[in-house]
Amino acid sequence: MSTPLIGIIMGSNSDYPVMQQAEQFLQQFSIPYEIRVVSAHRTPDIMFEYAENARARGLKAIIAGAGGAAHLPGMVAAKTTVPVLGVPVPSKYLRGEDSLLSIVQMPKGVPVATFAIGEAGAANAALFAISLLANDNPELAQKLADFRENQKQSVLNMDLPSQPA
Ligand SMILES: Nc1c(C(=O)O)ncn1[C@@H]1O[C@H](COP(=O)(O)O)[C@@H](O)[C@H]1O
Repeated sequence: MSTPLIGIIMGSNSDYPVMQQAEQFLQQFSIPYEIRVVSAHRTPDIMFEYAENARARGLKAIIAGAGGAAHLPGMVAAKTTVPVLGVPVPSKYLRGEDSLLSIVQMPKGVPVATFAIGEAGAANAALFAISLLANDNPELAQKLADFRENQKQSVLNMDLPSQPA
């Protein structure tokens, strides 16, 4: 296994159905990654250790998903200068609006790049991480360009149930 370049972390395994979207894109682009549950609330010491060692271990970005009082992305960002990409996971009672606001409203000086609530956010966080890696990897940049082109073609091929005569 090659050294992971991207870390995916989440507050609970209940977040996995959402965070799996990020994992799938990293797999599709053959990016070495790691994925695990780490919680600011439930495993604070492990979270600190993870964040403190992230740069030395070679991680180039950390995708952190959490729901509800989603402190994980911000607290990880507080302990590392590796870019942190936050994914608000939909919550049971507030549909993820709590997660979004917890992640996006960081105080000045400790940024978390915040994505949309849910699966699209997780997918886009992975694509964004890949675009960071592509800055100094022309082959990866080409793969991203091919992905966009394929996406464009599938939009052009979209049929609607009724077409005007
Ligand atoms: N927001 C956080 C953190 C954290 O920010 O450290 N740790 C767990 N959680 C969230 O709690 C929700 C419910 O978790 P459970 O399903 O395990 O009860 C999950 O969405 C998780 O991300």
